[in-house]
Amino acid sequence: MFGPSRGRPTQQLRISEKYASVGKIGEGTYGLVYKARHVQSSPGSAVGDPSSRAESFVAVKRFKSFKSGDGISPTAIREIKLLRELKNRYIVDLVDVMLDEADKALYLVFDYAEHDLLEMIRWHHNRASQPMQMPTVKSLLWQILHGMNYLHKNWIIHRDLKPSNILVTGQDKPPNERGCVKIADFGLARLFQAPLRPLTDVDAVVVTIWYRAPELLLGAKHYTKAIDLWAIGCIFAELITSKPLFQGQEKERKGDDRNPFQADQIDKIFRILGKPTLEQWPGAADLPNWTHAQSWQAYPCVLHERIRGLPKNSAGYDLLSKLLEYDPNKRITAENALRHPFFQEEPRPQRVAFIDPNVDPYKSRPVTPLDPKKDIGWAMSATASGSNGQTPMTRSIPQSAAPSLTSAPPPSKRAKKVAS
Ligand SMILES: Nc1ncnc2c1ncn2[C@@H]1O[C@H](COP(=O)(O)OP(=O)(O)OP(=O)(O)O)[C@@H](O)[C@H]1O
Repeated sequence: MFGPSRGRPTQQLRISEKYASVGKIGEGTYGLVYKARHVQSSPGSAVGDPSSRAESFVAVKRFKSFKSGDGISPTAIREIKLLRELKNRYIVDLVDVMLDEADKALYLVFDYAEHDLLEMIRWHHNRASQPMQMPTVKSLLWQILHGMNYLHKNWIIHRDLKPSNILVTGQDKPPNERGCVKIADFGLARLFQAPLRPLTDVDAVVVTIWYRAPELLLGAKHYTKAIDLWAIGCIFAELITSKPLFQGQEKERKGDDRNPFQADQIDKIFRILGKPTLEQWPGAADLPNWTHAQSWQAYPCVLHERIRGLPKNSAGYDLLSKLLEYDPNKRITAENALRHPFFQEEPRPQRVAFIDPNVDPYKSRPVTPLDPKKDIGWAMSATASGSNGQTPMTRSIPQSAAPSLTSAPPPSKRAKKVAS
């Protein structure tokens, strides 16, 4: 199922001995993200083939501190190890996993990608006369579908696909690896629901609902692969028009109601795709929020008016309609989408999405200097200008540690156990 394990006994290196922070690149639901470079490579480190990465950048995600009593569950650690086994050209490579006992944080280290679709779409949005060209749109979509097909074949549902989670490599890579999609953040939503609670609970960070499938909005309890295909449909449309297709206003979560009915989002979808009928989507009647939706007006489908770059009788429009199919049982799968005639006709999709790999118009990812109030732990102790190696208890989680994690130690010992 997974690619061959690159695991080998790990020489226990401190994170500051391996990576030096260049600065901060973002903040997501689960924590802060830093750009860093490898500071050393030594035989036996957990990175795999360190020599080949000597000059490459990485993105280090620092996850919210875990409470000393809770630790990180053995299940979460096992799942992270599985994520490390996933290898595909179109998904971001998780190169290292480290626990820092000093600042009680978990660090996931990923291959660095210079761009993401959010920034690329914004670039075109600000230049109305320069929409993204169709060969680039098609190549990006084809690569996203390839990455998603690989994840789905490995029984991983992304659950949170959106433009900022679709990374694209830039000029720091060799020409045949530029403009290459790297799907990020897969597997994390499920992994960190417990015991690490997302920061949304604490900091009220808004989680976008624009890419959420209608069955989830109407109250379906189970995630299926089809929800990722819906999100891909929304992203396909956004690549063409440079603006989100369904921009609903999110209703705030209050108290125990963590999943309120997002009426405005459903309304935005119905107004563009038309209100679904039970002939079209028989299962809708069983969804808890369908009763609310019934009172809505029967809008007609106006999708073709919104996506003027795709004529109604084109293969591209047909594929978009199949991705935005209401009934999740009828929605096209990633595998079938890759076989769609849209990808057989000229221009053919490419493994490198930039039309000329030497021309990358998009800005480099902004890197902000560290802030001593927010950037605690490894990032402050190890900067690219000079690592002082002051994080004494950081350890890689070796691939080979899996068997020792299958029986859960007492809660107070868990953090130590997984790190040793
Ligand atoms: N491997 C990477 N290389 C370069 N930048 C990255 C990498 N991974 C994440 N980023 C960037 O870091 C920023 C924060 O990412 P993160 O995934 O934590 O949050 P998000 O996707 O913006 O939101 P959320 O976590 O709420 O879904 C984003 O701009 C993202 O594009």
